[in-house]
Amino acid sequence: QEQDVALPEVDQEKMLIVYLSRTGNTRAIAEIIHQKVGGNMIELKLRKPYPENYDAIVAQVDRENEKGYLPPLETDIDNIQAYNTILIGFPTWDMQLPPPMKSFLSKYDLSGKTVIPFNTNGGYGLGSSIQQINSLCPDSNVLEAFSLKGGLEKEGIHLAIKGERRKEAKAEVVSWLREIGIHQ
Ligand SMILES: Cc1cc2nc3c(=O)[nH]c(=O)nc-3n(C[C@H](O)[C@H](O)[C@H](O)COP(=O)(O)O)c2cc1C
Repeated sequence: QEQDVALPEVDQEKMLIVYLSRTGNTRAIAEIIHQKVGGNMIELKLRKPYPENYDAIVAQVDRENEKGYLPPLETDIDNIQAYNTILIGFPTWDMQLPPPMKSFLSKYDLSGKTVIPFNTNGGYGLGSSIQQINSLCPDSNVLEAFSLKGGLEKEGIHLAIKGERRKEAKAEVVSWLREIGIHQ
């Protein structure tokens, strides 16, 4: 597998990519980033997975957001202190941060660390997710987010970042990584 070098001052050992993905678009971006910068990569999983059915998940996420409910994570990271840079990937859900990512940012103390958001969405952008990240990580250095149109499950479009679109995405990811200073 292709593995590019990150900048020498970027310590791969201390880099963690954490992502949530239902239909694979955010995973595709996570894989591209991983290929470019290395480090460890982990997918967020819930103790009780969301329903397969689209309308059912939309209703559940709405309820969880309304109540501020943080769904318990199956994913456990026992050595979060070992990392100084955490890349967090998530789809836009309900025009905000998905509940599992809120769970992650609430469960782990990322103060003093660099937090780098990346996102895919159905075409409506990041919504209030970045404001939410900033308030959940008040003492982190939150860098400029990467955001790209992915699928639109509502219209039956699941994995859209594949083939030619994945190649285009790769170029966009690389130029963003350069801008934020973690890739040559
Ligand atoms: C429960 C749910 C809610 C969503 N809400 C939004 C939304 O508010 N705005 C938007 O642009 N896309 C929304 N989407 C579409 C996803 O953000 C988009 O398909 C994304 O690329 C999915 O990423 P994934 O393939 O990594 O799961 C929603 C999808 C789901 C499943």
